[in-house]
Amino acid sequence: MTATSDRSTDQLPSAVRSLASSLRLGYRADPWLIVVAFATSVAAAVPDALFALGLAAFTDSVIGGDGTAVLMSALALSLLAACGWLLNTAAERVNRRFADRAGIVVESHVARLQSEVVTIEHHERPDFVDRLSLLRDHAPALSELYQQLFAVAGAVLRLGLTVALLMSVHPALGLLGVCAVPTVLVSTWRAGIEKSAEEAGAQHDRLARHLFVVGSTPAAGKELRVAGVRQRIRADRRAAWERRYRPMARARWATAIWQSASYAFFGIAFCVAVGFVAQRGDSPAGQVMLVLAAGSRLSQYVGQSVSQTHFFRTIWLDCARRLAWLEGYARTVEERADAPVPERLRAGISFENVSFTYPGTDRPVLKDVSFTIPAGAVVAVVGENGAGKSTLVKLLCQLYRPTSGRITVEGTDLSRIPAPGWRRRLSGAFQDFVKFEYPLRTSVGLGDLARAELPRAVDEAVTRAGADEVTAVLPRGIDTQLGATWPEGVELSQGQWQRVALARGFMRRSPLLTVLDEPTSAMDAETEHALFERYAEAARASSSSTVGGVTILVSHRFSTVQMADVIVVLDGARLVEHGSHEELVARGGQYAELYGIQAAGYR
Ligand SMILES: Nc1ncnc2c1ncn2[C@@H]1O[C@H](COP(=O)(O)OP(=O)(O)OP(=O)(O)O)[C@@H](O)[C@H]1O
Repeated sequence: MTATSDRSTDQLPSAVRSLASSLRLGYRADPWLIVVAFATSVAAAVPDALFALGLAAFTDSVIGGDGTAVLMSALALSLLAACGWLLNTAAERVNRRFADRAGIVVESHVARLQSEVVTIEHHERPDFVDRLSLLRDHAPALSELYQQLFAVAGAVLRLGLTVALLMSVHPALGLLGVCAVPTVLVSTWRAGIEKSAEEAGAQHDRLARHLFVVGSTPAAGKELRVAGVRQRIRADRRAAWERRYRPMARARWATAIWQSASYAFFGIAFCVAVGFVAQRGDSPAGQVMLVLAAGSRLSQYVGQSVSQTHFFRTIWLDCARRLAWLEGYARTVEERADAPVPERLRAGISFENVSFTYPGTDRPVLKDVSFTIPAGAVVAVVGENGAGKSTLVKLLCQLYRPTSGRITVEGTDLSRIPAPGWRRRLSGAFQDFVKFEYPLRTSVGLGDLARAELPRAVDEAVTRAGADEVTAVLPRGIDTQLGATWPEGVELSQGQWQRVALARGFMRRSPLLTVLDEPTSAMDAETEHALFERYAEAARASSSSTVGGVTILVSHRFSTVQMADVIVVLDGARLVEHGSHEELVARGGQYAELYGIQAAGYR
């Protein structure tokens, strides 16, 4: 993996590169349909633009009194109208069909990119989260990008044809097209300004949405009512919403003046053009009609091109650029790992002067941490809130890489071991676990997809996590649907959910590393102690004879911690001491002091 905070990944890619990449994706979704969608969208613009020519011919033939010519030009006009309607309808249908087809491909592509990035920086770093939130919001409709892009191409072609028709009357009339340029330029400039205002307010938008979820979901309902903060949350949400929309509204109003001025300029130029052709003595009436029809449509086409371009730029082009950024970002954090995942541990895992600072921040969370976890050992990590315990676990799971120093597994730098392969040999449970609302058996089986369908494997994991106490009281036992909002679904208590998560973490057989990052915080101390005692015994018994897997346990309860072979004490980002419970108590340092306080509390 390369360093994920590389500044080159922070810029959005160019519009052309991004559109090329989106078009490639659309082409892969359905090569035939994307071509037909493009062709019909562009072709639909032609009859529309040529209508002014038909009108000119019709006018000349009526004034000339030529009956056949009148009939022919009337026929041509109806043919153009019919073709225009037919092509527009076909374009709309084909585009819709293509959008259906491409929608699922594009949405899965976005989801896959986000989930396959081997690190989790893009889920945690505020600027990356802001960047991705727009993409995620529009992901279900992202396939509209193609329809909008083709609509822009059609509008531009219509505009070009109309300018060409005007120039066929007199080359100077081409200037009318030039007079339309400021409207396009101003619109593009406006789109950019609005986008910047939107981006600058993305954090407020996220806060407003977060507060909406907090204020409207059952989970938070209890606490909000008891604390009496419902109104405050509503007010904060409103304030966040205003902080987001006010700068955007200001930007819209400030730039609208320039947009109106550019349209007024074009209107004057149009009147001058009509007057110029009409006052020429030699102009046939048809030519005046052509300028009137094409010129008046020119302003409409300019308007359409401008609004299509504006709409396309503010939403869809922006999404395309974010998508291309995500693709590039996923590539930069791709594996450059060349070492195999060890079959078993003998030398163990070592931290060698590991320091870590979260990307986008400047305060080190771990400083110069060095210690060794012998093969087969159970290691407990203790320290106050924010000491860096979970961060240490994240580094071991390759969710982040050390900023300096290295972690070695059997002497090999962990960054050289491919993350997916390494993670297949990990198991464990976290304090912020997922509540998968499936039947309990499935929710546990997700811990090892290869063995999820083996009833014995799931039953064993359930027993090891003590979740059999949960299944015993459920109406359909292990097959009970979890989650109260589903038919026959049952809501579990927090502690029961934790046991399910723990069982999921125990699904893997012979892991090299098991991480237990406060997965039992919702259980009482005695239950946690009994559970880990049983777990540690089983882990030691199997690890010495098989793979030498190690266990990392994070807990604030010293009654649990003391059973570990090695205890690592973190304080202020530094490792202050490590050793067995007996060694640390005998040393009389920080661990001994904290242990003494908790033990006295229990007594
Ligand atoms: N994604 C992140 N971005 C920036 N800083 C973070 C991030 N996650 C954690 N931190 C910071 O890193 C420090 C260590 O966090 P960590 O979660 O590792 O602590 P911990 O010891 O596990 O705490 P606790 O006992 O409360 O779970 C904290 O100061 C926290 O604010």
